[in-house]
Amino acid sequence: MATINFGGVEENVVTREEFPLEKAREVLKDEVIAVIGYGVQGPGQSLNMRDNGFNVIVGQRKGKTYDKAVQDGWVPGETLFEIEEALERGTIICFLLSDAAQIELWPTVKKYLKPGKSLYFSHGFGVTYKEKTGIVPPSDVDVFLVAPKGSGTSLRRLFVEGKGLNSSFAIYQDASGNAREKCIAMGIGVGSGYLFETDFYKEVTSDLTGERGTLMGAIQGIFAAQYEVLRANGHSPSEAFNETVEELTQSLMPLVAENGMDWMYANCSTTAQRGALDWWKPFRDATKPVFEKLYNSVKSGEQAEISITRNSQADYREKLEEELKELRESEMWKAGSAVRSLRPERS
Ligand SMILES: NC(=O)C1=CN([C@@H]2O[C@H](COP(=O)(O)OP(=O)(O)OC[C@H]3O[C@@H](n4cnc5c(N)ncnc54)[C@H](O)[C@@H]3O)[C@@H](O)[C@H]2O)C=CC1
Ligand SMILES: CC(=O)[C@](C)(O)C(=O)O
Ligand SMILES: [Mg+2]
Ligand SMILES: [Mg+2]
Repeated sequence: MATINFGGVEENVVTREEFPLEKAREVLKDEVIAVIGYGVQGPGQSLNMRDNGFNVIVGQRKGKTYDKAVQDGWVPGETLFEIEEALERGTIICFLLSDAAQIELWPTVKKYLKPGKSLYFSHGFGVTYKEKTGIVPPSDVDVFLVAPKGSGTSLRRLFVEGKGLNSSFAIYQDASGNAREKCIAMGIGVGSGYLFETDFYKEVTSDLTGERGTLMGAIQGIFAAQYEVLRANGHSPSEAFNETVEELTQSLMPLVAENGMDWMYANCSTTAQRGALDWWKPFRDATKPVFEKLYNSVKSGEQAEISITRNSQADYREKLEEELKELRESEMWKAGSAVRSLRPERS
């Protein structure tokens, strides 16, 4: 493993150089990898593994997603099965249902976890919150996770472009003595770039914080706040949207991604730099209490509880869709849709 210094702290990272694809194929050559669930991570991971030359099958209940799997080239009766049949055939069971749905399917999955098989997750959720989920794996199977740090959609897109997404990995239970090798091999197989080691608890608490915070929740909150202030002061929707979102995603964030915040700042005017350097700290100070509240709510299990309760209701998809529609139909995102349509490459 490579030891890399992250801002003064040394951490171990697995690289593709030390664990090349050929090695991953060798480690998993006798395994049948059964991807259970074909939502967002399922397609990304299974297609990448298939293209990487692994022995992969998909288990999905009949319906729209099953049809999507057929469209993606999975063949019923050969590489695509009903969930129980895939569980029976698989030796590495990739439990890629939504975290809430895993609770309902767990008793079925457990039945097929014969000694020597492996149980694979992409989130530390199920076993960390075992009091709430009931997910307690038998002691004679390997249990590990590879959590791509991004949407399954980007995992696939980047793979197709010849790039990779970083993932974290963790071993929860090593019954065979080979859990670590298998886990890393899976990480390489699903198309990860670098693999960062963590444990199930740290993965789930950081992930739940991140998606509720700067990755998804906080970013929408801060966009909405600025947009509302601009609108209240007489700016047009397009001006408010451009100055809140479009410039960030189209121009500035790609620069941050490439070379960091200071470099993005350095490529803006000195007027902008002066202002941004003066204002970032007040924003940090104003939001930090909210992040602390969020982290505590994750740590106490409250966020897991909410996620389980809400996403287990019969109409959870419709409810989520209703709220997404509300966002989509807010003035800000309607303005966004119009602004996007005016991008030179789209018009
Ligand atoms: N969405 C993403 O990009 C990411 C997800 N993860 C993790 O990956 C895992 C899978 O998440 P997603 O792909 O988002 O899941 P998802 O919400 O897209 O659901 C996956 C599949 O579960 C099936 N399903 C739902 N309820 C079911 C039930 N009761 N019985 C049988 N099948 C059912 C759906 O048909 C769907 O095909 C989760 O642990 C999640 O936290 C990790 C990183 C990113
Ligand atoms: C995409 C990802 O990593 C998230 C935001 O944590 C998730 O989809 O759960
Ligand atoms: Mg995540
Ligand atoms: Mg997540």
